[in-house]
Amino acid sequence: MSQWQNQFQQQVLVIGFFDGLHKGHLSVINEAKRIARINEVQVAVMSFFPHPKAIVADLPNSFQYLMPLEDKQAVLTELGINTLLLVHFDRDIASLPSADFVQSFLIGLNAMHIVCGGDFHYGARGIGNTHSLVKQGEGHFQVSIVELMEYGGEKISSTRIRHALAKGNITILRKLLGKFYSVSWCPQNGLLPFYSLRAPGVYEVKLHYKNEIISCSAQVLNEKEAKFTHDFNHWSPSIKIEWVRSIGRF
Ligand SMILES: Cc1cc2nc3c(=O)[nH]c(=O)nc-3n(C[C@H](O)[C@H](O)[C@H](O)COP(=O)(O)O)c2cc1C
Ligand SMILES: Nc1ncnc2c1ncn2[C@@H]1O[C@H](COP(=O)(O)OP(=O)(O)OP(=O)(O)O)[C@@H](O)[C@H]1O
Repeated sequence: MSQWQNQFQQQVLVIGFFDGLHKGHLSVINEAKRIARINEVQVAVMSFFPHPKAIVADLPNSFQYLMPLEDKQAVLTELGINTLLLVHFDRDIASLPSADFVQSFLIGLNAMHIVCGGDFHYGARGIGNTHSLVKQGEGHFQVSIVELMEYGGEKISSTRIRHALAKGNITILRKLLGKFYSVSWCPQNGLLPFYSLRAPGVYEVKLHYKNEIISCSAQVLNEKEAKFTHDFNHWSPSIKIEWVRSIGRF
């Protein structure tokens, strides 16, 4: 921390796990970019790993992630984010009082403006909220709170996307993510770590490999086995699969 604390120019900071980088996350990031442009400073994203809920619930190995860190990093880069500050989330961090987190992680890292959604929480027992953030940052940084983006009268969230995936509800995923959900799949071993798989069933998919995009169907049996109507076994070590729509269950 002390190394980083001396290193940063003033910056706009967004904080959160950002699993899947759904439409709600993008509205927070876009607002941060807008503020950064006006102030001629850079945007940094502060994220955590593993997921705070996995540590607090003591389920480090069974948490269902939507994307691995490498994908998150790649999407953030595409979005023009200059810095990803990745905090290793463990029990010590989980028990850090909210005011201490603000002091060392936000003020200490020279944040001039924090952008978050209305439901943002931080600090021990997740007690810190947008009101305390404004108070604890007084004289140091400003806070902008972005209106929560909804779809169908319900907040868009990573949790909702995980639930939709578990039910095989494909159509709604595109509305929440703004794009098809995609995973990396290895012909020999199945789903790569830190992705989630759709419920067993038959799906229309798009396979991406090098510059080719092949539409076919996939019969998903479990995380290790799926039968595709296109033979891509010679494509290794892994390919990207976009899930387009559900064709049926079995
Ligand atoms: C310093 C710190 C301590 C935290 N401690 C807890 C905790 O004890 N219990 C909990 O459920 N979440 C805890 N969290 C997680 C937050 O409640 C929240 O999930 C996380 O900051 C990500 O924000 P987001 O859910 O809005 O993305 C902590 C977060 C931070 C930054
Ligand atoms: N629908 C939304 N509209 C606007 N901001 C959002 C939305 N969802 C999350 N955010 C904001 O994005 C940041 C990161 O949130 P976070 O990673 O907790 O997303 P989440 O989808 O709520 O996750 P989870 O469902 O796992 O709790 C926070 O500032 C949060 O308030």
